[in-house]
Amino acid sequence: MEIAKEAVAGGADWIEIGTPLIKSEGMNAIRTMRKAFPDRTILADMKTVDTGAMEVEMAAKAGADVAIVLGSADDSTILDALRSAHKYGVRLMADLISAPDPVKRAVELEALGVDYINVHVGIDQQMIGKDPVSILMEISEKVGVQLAVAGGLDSESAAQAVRAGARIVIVGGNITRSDNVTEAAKKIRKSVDSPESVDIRGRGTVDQEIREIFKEVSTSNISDAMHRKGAMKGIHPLVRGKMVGPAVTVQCFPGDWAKTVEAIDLAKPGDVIVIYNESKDIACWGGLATLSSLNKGIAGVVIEGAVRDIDEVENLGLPIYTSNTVPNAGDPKGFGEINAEITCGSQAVKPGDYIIGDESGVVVVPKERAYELARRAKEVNKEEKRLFDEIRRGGTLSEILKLKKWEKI
Ligand SMILES: O=C([C@H](O)CO)[C@H](O)[C@H](O)COP(=O)(O)O
Repeated sequence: MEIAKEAVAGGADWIEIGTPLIKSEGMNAIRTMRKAFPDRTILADMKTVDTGAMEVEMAAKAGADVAIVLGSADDSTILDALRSAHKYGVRLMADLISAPDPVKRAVELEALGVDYINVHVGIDQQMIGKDPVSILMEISEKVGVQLAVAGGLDSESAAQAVRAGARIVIVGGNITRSDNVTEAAKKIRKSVDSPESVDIRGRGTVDQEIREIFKEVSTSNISDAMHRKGAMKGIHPLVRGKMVGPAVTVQCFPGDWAKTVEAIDLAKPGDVIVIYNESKDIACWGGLATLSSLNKGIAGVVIEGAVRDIDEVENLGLPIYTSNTVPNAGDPKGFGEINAEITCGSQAVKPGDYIIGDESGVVVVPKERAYELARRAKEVNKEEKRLFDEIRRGGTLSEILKLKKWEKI
């Protein structure tokens, strides 16, 4: 309710009751919003896939102005939902989320007579890099029905969507998870009203985007996004500093520091060297290796094993995370492997996996899911910012999360 009030203050015309809220609170979510916002259009995201008439009737009777049916539902469901919408005086929006051929389906849905078509890329799909604007561009050339758009929109993509023909811009997380909802809504409103004045920045490479996001979020956010996996055990910050980069892995043996130092020459600027050395009592890393790493632009080092020359490495400032410190080192004997799959801090690490370190410790993100997990960590981060804001206003965490209600029974 509070978020809705603040979004309306920022210029939102419609209020969408999202599917998760409907699943949590049922039609009462619609009733409550209707009562609180008599002059706003209430959109019920029912995502109806069957019994179209019954679900539209439920939403209409609870006070919705527009009900959403899945575009991929059978034509019989869409048609009966439409009959019900006409009977109860509400409008029907068909949502193209997960439609196998959204352009073809949009043409069919228009012919069936829906009031709006929503070009929608779902939250999980956004996490793997899909966006709705390119599909919208194609669809707006083929249909005349009013188009809505949804799926991770921010002020830039909202402007692009309006330029591409969207008449209704549905924004979720970038308003509801903002720490200043009214300002976030105002920014979107401005882009929607004057889309031509918005500068559209090009996206960088996927690797740049991943690094940028991992620099912004914390290892705790990442671990949450990984459903509590990924955290190294027994590895702590020695020289503090945020560290992000793909792994160069080193397997070496007690009393032998040859491979750890050779790895510095193989690593590229921005890489993180991740070392497993069985011995916690003989150092495989020290001041000279640290200075060499700085010369090569390496982002940081993780060592399950021991580091020495602590005064020097602290002064040099390269982020180092380790399990132990000792004064003694071994010799360069040359056993071990560089860029083989290793285990470090009880986590499997492959060359190229993303390694992120901060004050809380180190997490390993498998390279094949790096983009998705970066995006999911960003969502966790947004959610936490929102919770911080709510706690600052005077609530407690358990009150805000309704912890008791959601405990497992
Ligand atoms: O419909 C939505 C989603 O499927 C969950 O119900 C969202 O409301 C819609 O995607 C807009 O939210 P964002 O993608 O966070 O902008």
